[in-house]
Amino acid sequence: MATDPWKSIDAQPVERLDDLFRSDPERLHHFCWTLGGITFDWSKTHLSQPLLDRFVELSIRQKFDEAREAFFAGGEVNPTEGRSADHPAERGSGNPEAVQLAAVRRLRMRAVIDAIEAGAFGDISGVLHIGIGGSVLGPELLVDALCTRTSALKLRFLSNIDPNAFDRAIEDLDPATTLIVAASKTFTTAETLSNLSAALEWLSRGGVDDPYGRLIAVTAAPQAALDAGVDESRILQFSEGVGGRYSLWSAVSVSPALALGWDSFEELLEGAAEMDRHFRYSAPAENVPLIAAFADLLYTQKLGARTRAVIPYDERLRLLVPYLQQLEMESNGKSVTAAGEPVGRPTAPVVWGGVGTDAQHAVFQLLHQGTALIPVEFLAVIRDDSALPDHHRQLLLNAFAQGAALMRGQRSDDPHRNYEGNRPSSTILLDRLDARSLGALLAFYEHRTFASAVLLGINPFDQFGVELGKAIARDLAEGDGDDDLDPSTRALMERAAL
Ligand SMILES: O=P(O)(O)OC[C@H]1O[C@](O)(CO)[C@@H](O)[C@@H]1O
Repeated sequence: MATDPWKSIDAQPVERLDDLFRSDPERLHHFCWTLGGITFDWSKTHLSQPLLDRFVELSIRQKFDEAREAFFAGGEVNPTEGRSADHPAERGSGNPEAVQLAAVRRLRMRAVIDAIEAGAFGDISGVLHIGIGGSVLGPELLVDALCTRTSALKLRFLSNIDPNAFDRAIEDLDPATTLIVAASKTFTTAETLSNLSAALEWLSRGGVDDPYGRLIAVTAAPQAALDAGVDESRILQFSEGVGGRYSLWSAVSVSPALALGWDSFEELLEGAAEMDRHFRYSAPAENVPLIAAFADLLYTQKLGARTRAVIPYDERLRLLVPYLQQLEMESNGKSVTAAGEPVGRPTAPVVWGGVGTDAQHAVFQLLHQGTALIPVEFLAVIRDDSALPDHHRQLLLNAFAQGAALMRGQRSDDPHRNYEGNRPSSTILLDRLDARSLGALLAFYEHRTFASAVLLGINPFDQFGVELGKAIARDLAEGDGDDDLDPSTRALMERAAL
């Protein structure tokens, strides 16, 4: 019988980072890659050539090649929901039928954008994009990362049911000239529907005679949008096979496409398609998303890491962390395999982070001297067109210094001043931040998440864990379910007079 590949990974010694560099003068060449203007430096992780070989064996055992091919070919890679995962088709990769359908729908999205720009929705000075989870995190990231301060259109995002969120989102919008975009894959999400109806009332109160005429709905469930009163001509549809957290490539990004311009949106898709080709056709030992997944599993499975820190040294990428939290934790935060068996090992780590240099002055103490092993991912952008080039230089120097310090450490006889070093980090260095590079970067993260799921044998495309809390909230809102309520929750309800 073939040996269990996890056992051979467990049996493989892990060398110190400085020893890895010493024993392999070509380490940088072996563990650092540049793809489409992005450098992925994994040399400061504990991956070694023998470990890489063991992980490649694991990928063979887990039938990674077949799973990847099924994914791109439109196979049923989401068995618990009986679906394919069609997000690559949104950027022209994979299953030809899905690619064609996505292209037709993209034409319609473009036509609606052209109509808005031609004034068919009246004068528009702002867009209120309503959605939650995958229906807002990606679009908001795109706008925050790519929109220059001079963009003519005011874009505001509203997700939370908190009334304070509503007030803040409309604060500087004019109801008479605001377009509402309601994005919801299911068009049943309570927060989105409540916020939508509040927004339509706000338009009415602001003197708009036909608020529904100022609404675009984006959904995979057009009938639900029709039932909610949206006119068919104002519905942009995307495929059921596109999961919410993978949907920013679809019409869910109609608001960013409006703000950034169509050419930028297409560049975003092209950047992602380039990463798709790399992921689909590269051999395991050169496949960057797959190797990143190997390193992730090295830390979670063998070395006991429970979290991973993501620290962009670029304010424009500050929303990457919440975006990745949904992508990675909703996808791979599972306890059973795709076949429903206990997975028997840790799955997704907690992803957390913040921007550099701010985070250095707040949480990095623990990264340098705390007791937890936390792999850190640094992101930075080389090109900067700001008016403060020296600030940018300082920013990059700080990013690089932190990675160096984590790895090198510093011996001191004073235990309080001793840095053990040997702490891992990866660095993603973008030549420039634009729609194309951001598309490639986000596709890299998607594929890395998928690769981890395949290696662990889990289904990354369902999310049943989010349902129970929603159901209890619904029951409580309807006055049902009180009998099943635990004493603590009952007391909280009473205290809040609910
Ligand atoms: O787009 P919808 O259907 O409104 O769902 C929003 C989000 O809610 C979730 O279903 C989680 O509750 C996410 O998976 C999804 O991105």
